[in-house]
Amino acid sequence: MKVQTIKVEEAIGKVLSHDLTKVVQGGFKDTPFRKGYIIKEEDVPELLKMGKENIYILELEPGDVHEDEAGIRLGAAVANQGVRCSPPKESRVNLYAERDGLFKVNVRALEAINNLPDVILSTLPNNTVVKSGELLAGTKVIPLVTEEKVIMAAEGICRQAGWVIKVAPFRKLDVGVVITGSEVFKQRIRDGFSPVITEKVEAFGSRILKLEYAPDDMEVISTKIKEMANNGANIIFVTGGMSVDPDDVTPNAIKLSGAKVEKYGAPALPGAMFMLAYLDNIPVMGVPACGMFFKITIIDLLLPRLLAGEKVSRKDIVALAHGGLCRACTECTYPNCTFGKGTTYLS
Ligand SMILES: Nc1nc2c(c(=O)[nH]1)N[C@H]1C(S)=C(S)[C@@H](COP(=O)(O)OP(=O)(O)OC[C@H]3O[C@@H](n4cnc5c(N)ncnc54)[C@H](O)[C@@H]3O)O[C@H]1N2
Ligand code: MOO
Repeated sequence: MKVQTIKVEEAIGKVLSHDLTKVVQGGFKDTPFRKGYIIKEEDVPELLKMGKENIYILELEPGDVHEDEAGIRLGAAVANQGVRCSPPKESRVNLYAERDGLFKVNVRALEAINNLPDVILSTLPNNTVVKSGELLAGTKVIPLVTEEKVIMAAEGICRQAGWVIKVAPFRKLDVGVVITGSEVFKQRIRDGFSPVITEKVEAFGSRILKLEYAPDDMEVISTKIKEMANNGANIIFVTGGMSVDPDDVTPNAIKLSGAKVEKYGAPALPGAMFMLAYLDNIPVMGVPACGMFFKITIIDLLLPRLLAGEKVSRKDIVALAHGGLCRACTECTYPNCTFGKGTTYLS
């Protein structure tokens, strides 16, 4: 990269190497002509009016990339399905959601990109539920001119990773619910769980296919789980009976249904006594009573991922630990808080 002095009329399409200021009464005034600005035809009269007959411009050499072009290339490389890029502003390209869905970041690729010289990519946390039009990420280069090999390295990381950021759409699924607890089954107390599950499921455009009640009886609960699966449920919730009392039979009922347990016990509070199992490919979630007593729980961390089509694994549940502690604020600001915002599985 070289700096040259040229006549304003010859500067169209060239890159300013210094900020240009305007002399006004009382001092200098900022102008839009900042270092890095690419001069357009319509700028020439204004520059001449400012008394700038000659200006300093940057001469890009082979292998140099101007910051705006670098921003555009980075944005294009990291944006995958459901993501669109803004034009660059001082090299920064913003990435926006093109649809409602679950924001996914490939954290290893994100780190590899940020480990390159001159490049930054900053994102929302992985697994954030986003609306169409929401800002997801910003990327830019730090210097005014970057070596092309750095941009190519970033593009290489993206190609190799397959995707870096994307918005996975929510599928419209049929959800089966088995509410357990003899006290609820016998209608001694009013069911407080089904409104909570229904509201959380419907918020994503899915629906409750069937909702059934069961006493604290392992055989009955497991039969109902199997029936839900046979009736076409894509996801099954089983609520209550998840802890240590003799009548807490839900974990064993889930096992008895033939479902394979991915994990019992989750490092999320609220949500410790949660179980995730799969009956064939149907996720079966054993949800402890905290899922009803607290506004935001492990359900809010895992349901969006299941609805986005993820096969949530034991490792995904282990990874909830970091950031899995709800701060129980007097006024809940979820999702704008730390709950569920930890890292992904590293080891
Ligand atoms: N000794 C221990 N006690 C508890 C532990 C523990 O580790 N050791 N864990 C606690 C945690 S954490 C949670 S969370 C709860 C989990 O409770 P369960 O899922 O076993 O819930 P239940 O015992 O079935 O019910 C608790 C409570 O909530 C009422 N309930 C249940 N379902 C409904 C419903 N659909 N509608 C209305 N009310 C419902 C139920 O009647 C009980 O009063 O365990 C802690 N305890
Ligand atoms: O399963 Mo409980 O969540 O720790 O409240």
